Amino acid sequence: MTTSAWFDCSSGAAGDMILGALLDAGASVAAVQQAVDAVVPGSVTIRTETVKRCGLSATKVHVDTDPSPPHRTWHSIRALLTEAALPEPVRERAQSVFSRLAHAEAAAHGTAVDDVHFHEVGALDAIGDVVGACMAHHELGVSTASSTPLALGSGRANSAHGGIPVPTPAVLRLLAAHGAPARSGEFPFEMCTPTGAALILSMCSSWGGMPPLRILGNGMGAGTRDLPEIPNVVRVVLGHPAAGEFGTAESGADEADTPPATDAVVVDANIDDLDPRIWPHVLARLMAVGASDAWLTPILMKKGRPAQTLSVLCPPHLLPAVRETIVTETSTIGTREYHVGKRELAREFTTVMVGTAAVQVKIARYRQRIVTAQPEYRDVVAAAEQLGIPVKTALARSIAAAERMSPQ
Ligand SMILES: O=C([S-])c1cc(C(=O)S)c[n+]([C@@H]2O[C@H](COP(=O)(O)O)[C@@H](O)[C@H]2O)c1
Ligand code: NI
Repeated sequence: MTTSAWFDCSSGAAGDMILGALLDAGASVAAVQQAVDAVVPGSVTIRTETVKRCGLSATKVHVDTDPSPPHRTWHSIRALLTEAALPEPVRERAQSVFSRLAHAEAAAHGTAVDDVHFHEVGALDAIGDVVGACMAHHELGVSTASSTPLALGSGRANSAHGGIPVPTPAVLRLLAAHGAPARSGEFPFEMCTPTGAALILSMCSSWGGMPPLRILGNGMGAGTRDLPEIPNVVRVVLGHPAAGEFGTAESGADEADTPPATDAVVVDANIDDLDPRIWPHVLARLMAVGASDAWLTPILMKKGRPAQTLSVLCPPHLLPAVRETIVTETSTIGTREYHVGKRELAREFTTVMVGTAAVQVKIARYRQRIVTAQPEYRDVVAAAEQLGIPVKTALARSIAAAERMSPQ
């Protein structure tokens, strides 16, 4: 059954607070440490401490790092994540968080995305927070999430460049890319960091108060300060969606079983003069900059010319990078762009064994029924190699094992 999370970010959000909330809700430090070690072996230690915030018990995360880590660009962090032995959904979410941060920082400072240096806004500390939170979210089996509007704070924050205004430019860029709701909040300091905003945006597809849930658990992740007025925590509540049971406005079966549509953009271009051998490279580049999908449709253009329509689906914050890739890598001199609502079934991941090889399977449900179970192709190929069997046999065995594990 689908597990949903609701984040209470009314006291703001930071990477360590989100990780603390997910650990407090039941994710294991050992799994988080293993995921972080897969990306930067031996460089980061995750510790937790039980503290009080406004008299309430909460989990404070400490990310102990190598004292003089190398400065890392988005380009180098993307490579580390690509190579790391991580569950696929953890890799994808961590890449999406760093991609959002890189685009926001690049836009705020007018620099190239690939060259954004993760120093304060990254390095080992952020790898610990981001990879750790993505792993904890995965381990808890969360498939849909929502959040209160983010409280941002006001005043000034210190950065490597001196005092910067709060809400900080990177946080505003991150929120603007999604049209996400936010408010200033009660306090004259930075309540929401770029990493906190990027993590919440990557996990949450809707905003507001707690939705109808059959409650399974909750967690409180402590911020550094203990404020006398309100608990300085991110709270997470876990539960099974229960809209249908409570007969609320959201109780239509479709609404209860599919997360709300998220804003996405489709970019199209009709192209009749690109050497066809270049197309696979163009599609690969578009996926590498973070497009959700990129495809070609054969068409007959004006003057009877055979051509291709290139179509790219991407989140709004990636539009500048997608546009740049299309105009530099293809021969088009223009694009058509339109906003669409992107709706996806909630996904769960499970691991099945094919002989001695582990294969991860993506499962989607509609109205509680499994409607698709797809083994990760990369794991299937690795299993075939490991067991010395054809890929088609490994694929058939993976699907059969998934169906045995998750009967309808
Ligand atoms: O150092 C830079 S460039 C920097 C830029 C910005 C912008 O908003 S632009 C913000 N910050 C501050 O760095 C710390 C760390 O943030 P994390 O997300 O890594 O926790 C935070 O105070 C930011 O406001 C730095
Ligand atoms: Ni910055």
